[in-house]
Amino acid sequence: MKIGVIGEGAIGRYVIDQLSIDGRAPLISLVRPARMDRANDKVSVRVASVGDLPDDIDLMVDCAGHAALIEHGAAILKRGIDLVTVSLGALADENLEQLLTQAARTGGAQLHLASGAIGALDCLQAARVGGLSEVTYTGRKPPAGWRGSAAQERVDLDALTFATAHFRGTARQAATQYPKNANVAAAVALAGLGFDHTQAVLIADPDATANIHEIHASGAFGSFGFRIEGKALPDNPRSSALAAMSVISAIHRRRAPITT
Ligand SMILES: NC(=O)C1=CN([C@@H]2O[C@H](COP(=O)(O)OP(=O)(O)OC[C@H]3O[C@@H](n4cnc5c(N)ncnc54)[C@H](OP(=O)(O)O)[C@@H]3O)[C@@H](O)[C@H]2O)C=CC1
Ligand SMILES: O=C([O-])CC(=O)C(=O)O
Repeated sequence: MKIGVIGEGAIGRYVIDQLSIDGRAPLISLVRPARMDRANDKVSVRVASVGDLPDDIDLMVDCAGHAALIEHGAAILKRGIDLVTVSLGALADENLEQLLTQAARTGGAQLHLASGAIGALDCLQAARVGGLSEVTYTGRKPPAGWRGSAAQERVDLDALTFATAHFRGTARQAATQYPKNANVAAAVALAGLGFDHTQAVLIADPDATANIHEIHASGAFGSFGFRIEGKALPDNPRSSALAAMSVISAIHRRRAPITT
């Protein structure tokens, strides 16, 4: 299987390392032009545009964030290459969602949304069939996990002494305003009640020692609560290790004769 990876940050490096342990080389890395000379002996080919990807590539995985999905997603799908992405929050832009849908149809390819740093999405998807009445997502991280986000303009992250909500609103607003931190809100929205009817709360908590994600949902099925305390990746306190693991899991499931 010939796989291309976009992003050599915290998630991308985990994915590249894991794929190379699995022996799934050759690995192609799609980078910005300025990064063409970056060193990584686990990458066999580095390209700067979708047009330069080889014809026999089987799958692309986006581990680079919203900008990369916006820049490369449609071109990859139009070329007929399936794409796994962690940048779910980018789909809060309805124009992008339509563009990617059209590109996937044109190319006969599929955009696969990795489950990322959260779980229980299967439960929400099933519950949606019978009708959901309420879905709330709460994301709680230590202050360091919110650096570089809109939280910085809303609270003094360095001076917090107790858990403080810096955002309350819809999943669409969260995903748009926090592109590096609220992809999980988008995942919950896409699995359940949609971007405008899913409520999101984002909290900076000086006592938190993990990235904590919670879902509370109710509907015709009954109700459920889900909570995960995810360890951050060593290179980026914003991103949970499970998000990187979910990309590998998505790749494994594509090849499995029996799959969930
Ligand atoms: N679904 C989920 O649960 C989660 C999703 N995410 C998403 O994943 C993204 C990546 O996370 P993480 O690895 O921790 O972030 P990092 O900041 O560590 O790495 C981002 C990488 O993406 C590259 N990149 C950014 N834009 C482009 C582009 N247009 N073309 C090619 N490469 C690009 C960067 O390259 P360069 O060095 O050139 O800047 C860098 O290598 C986050 O921004 C977030 O949106 C994160 C966590 C959980
Ligand atoms: O990795 C996490 O814990 C969640 C995250 O950043 C996101 O939802 O974008």
